[in-house]
Amino acid sequence: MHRQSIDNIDAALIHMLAERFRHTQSVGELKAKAGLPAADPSREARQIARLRELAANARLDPDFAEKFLAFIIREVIRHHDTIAGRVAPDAPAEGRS
Ligand SMILES: C=C(O[C@@H]1C=C(C(=O)O)C=C[C@H]1O)C(=O)O
Repeated sequence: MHRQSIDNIDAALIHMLAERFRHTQSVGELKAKAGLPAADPSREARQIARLRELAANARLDPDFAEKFLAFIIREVIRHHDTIAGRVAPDAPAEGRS
């Protein structure tokens, strides 16, 4: 019973992430065309503050919520750099082992 729900939730997470990445890809294309940088630190700061508060209200560890968002955003920025031709597709990021 619990495992069925966990599997359903995991599937929902995958679909939500896929949808999120579809939108961030579009943002990446707009940024590349406009010559804007991949990262937007002020937007990220607002997102972190918002998600930390949502997490606290939902009784989820806000530090975990922040780390989870940072993990996703790091991947989005890698995609944006790829779209802008700043890094080769699938090139290992510098400093990563
Ligand atoms: C998607 C964007 O680009 C980057 C990725 C973000 C994200 O994944 O939410 C947020 C800010 C940016 O650093 C954006 O600027 O909206």
